[in-house]
Amino acid sequence: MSDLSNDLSKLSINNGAPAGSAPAPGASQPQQQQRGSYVPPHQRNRPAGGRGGYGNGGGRGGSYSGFMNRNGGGRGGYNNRNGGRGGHNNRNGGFQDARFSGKWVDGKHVPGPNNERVELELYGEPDDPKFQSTGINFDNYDEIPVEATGNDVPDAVDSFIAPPMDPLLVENVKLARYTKPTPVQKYSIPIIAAKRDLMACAQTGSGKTGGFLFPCLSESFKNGPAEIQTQQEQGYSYQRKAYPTILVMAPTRELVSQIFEEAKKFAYRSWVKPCVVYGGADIGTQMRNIDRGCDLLVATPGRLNDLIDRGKISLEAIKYLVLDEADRMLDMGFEPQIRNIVQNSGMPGVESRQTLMFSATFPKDIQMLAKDFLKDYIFLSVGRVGSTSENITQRVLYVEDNEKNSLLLDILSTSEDGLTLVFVETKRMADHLSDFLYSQNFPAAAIHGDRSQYERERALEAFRSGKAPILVATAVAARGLDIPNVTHVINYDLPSDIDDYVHRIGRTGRAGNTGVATAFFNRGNKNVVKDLVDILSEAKQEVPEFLTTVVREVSSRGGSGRNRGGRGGSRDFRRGGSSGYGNSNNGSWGYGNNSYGNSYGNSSYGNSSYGNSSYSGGASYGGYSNTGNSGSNSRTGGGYNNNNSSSGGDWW
Ligand SMILES: Nc1ncnc2c1ncn2[C@@H]1O[C@H](COP(=O)(O)OP(=O)(O)OP(=O)(O)O)[C@@H](O)[C@H]1O
Repeated sequence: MSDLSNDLSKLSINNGAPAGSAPAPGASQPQQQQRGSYVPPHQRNRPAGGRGGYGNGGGRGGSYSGFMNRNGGGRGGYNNRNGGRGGHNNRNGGFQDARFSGKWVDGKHVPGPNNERVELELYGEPDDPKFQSTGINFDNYDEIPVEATGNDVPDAVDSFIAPPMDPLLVENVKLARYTKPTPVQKYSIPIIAAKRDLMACAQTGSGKTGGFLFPCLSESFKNGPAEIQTQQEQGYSYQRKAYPTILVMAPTRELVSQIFEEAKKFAYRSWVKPCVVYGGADIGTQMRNIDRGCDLLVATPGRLNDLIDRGKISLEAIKYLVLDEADRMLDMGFEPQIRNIVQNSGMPGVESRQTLMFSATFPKDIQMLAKDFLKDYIFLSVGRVGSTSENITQRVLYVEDNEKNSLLLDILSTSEDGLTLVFVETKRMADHLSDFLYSQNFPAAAIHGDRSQYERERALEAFRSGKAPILVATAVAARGLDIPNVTHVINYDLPSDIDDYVHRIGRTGRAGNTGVATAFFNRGNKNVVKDLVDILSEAKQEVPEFLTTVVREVSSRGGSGRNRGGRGGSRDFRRGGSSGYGNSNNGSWGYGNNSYGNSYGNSSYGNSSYGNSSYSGGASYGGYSNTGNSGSNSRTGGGYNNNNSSSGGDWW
């Protein structure tokens, strides 16, 4: 049993009547906790004087300040504004030191010199916990079911070797202490080398970033820049324009920053200079960074469009187009911008470039749309149908809105190690909840689309470093973020789209590690209940009885779950009805023994919570009620906060 499981199993308040449980018929509502004087359950009924909230013992609780800028606390102490890991010195995204870059000279790659200092910055010390690859047990991935469909699928590779990979990339991969490729990498390397397009659907935390960076960099190291780039550089005069060879687009600033940090590692000593651009940051600085070199461009779509319009970036030399979180990039919020970039900005057509799409979820309607951008592609499916990892122990608790805060405090008070990410649906709620936690001596930061870039980076950095071990986030943090040591994801508000749930819980249990995901469920979440039950069953998680009851009710009323072409998460839609998952090796990947589930289930939250419920919806809890739980997150409303906060109307 994990420490967290152990701790949670001790939860008990109100003499065994859980805060998260609904009252028995005829019983009165459980008494609300007195706000402002929270006492963790394990310290209730003890003489006064012993409480300390989160981090007690270390003295952090009482003196904590500074991450919630609305609460003041000053701006000192967090000067690392990189947004990425590892403390690189160039926060705005140029390549860190051109002296160690290689060159492409007369059709040959001439790598730059090694440099110990740069290597330490990029790859860290072997035991540095900030670098997640340390100590990962990737053997868990060996049994994972993988299926590649399409014409003439190349054989997978088993190791990082040259050939087929470029020797410099192999060296860099070694420096990063990656010993063997993850399943998605095993396939993507030969697929891209064979000049094929790829749509890859692989579980969260399974190494998709390397899945696109390795083959694109390896092929670029071997083949050099596009001809047009060399010509342009020779004819370079006053107004410098960048001609990147590789373009990676992703939906959020945090994610592009993270991809950029990874790109710096693997492009080390090569002719490929990575660069990052995103909205909300000074465009002048970004333009100067572009001038220093921009062969691999990582961008959010809005800022990229802007820089193309300003004549600063040309896409004419693009050989590799990568859409990370491709289903998000092609849904209603981003699709027009992506179409503009890909089809109206001078980028080589689909036949003359390679296009790679990656995500943990690919709904059927999005796959159909994606066809416009791909040619004769291979569909790669890594992981079980349903896309959540068995490394993540999922737990669903029945909690009325007015009890959520109390239960959250109980859960947090029993978590001592690791970072906890709490998802809510609205920006307002993110602020409210982090304020509330802060007032209860739980060091929490908040991140959402209405915060400035600086505030977002600070919040993330405080979370990463453990100074604020709780991060309250909207969906802006749901995708792609790779933060070591996130041991618990709490869906305080469940999203209305199950794919969002999959991405959210994927912030834990990454790269072969284990994690816990807890969801607060009540009748406001009926729209997602069927898909949720499917996800839990597919990942061999405990399905609480109250969920099956609600599914029955929803079905009897003719309600249904998603309507986006079915949860086609990891199936190639071109294969129509055939399931094609013959090689699924159930139970082989890790952690069938759901210790957290069992212990928690036996505790006060489990069995009693539903069935007795009055489903009354309840009153709001001191201003922290879930005002946006339903309807606020519609994907059809447009206006995603993709990068320019000027877009308005965004929901994350
Ligand atoms: N071959 C490898 N060996 C060791 N560690 C690896 C390897 N490939 C990736 N990793 C590490 O695994 C972690 C997860 O990788 P990554 O962020 O690429 O996952 P992902 O599949 O993109 O997840 P998500 O769906 O959440 O975006 C990262 O910390 C990365 O450094």
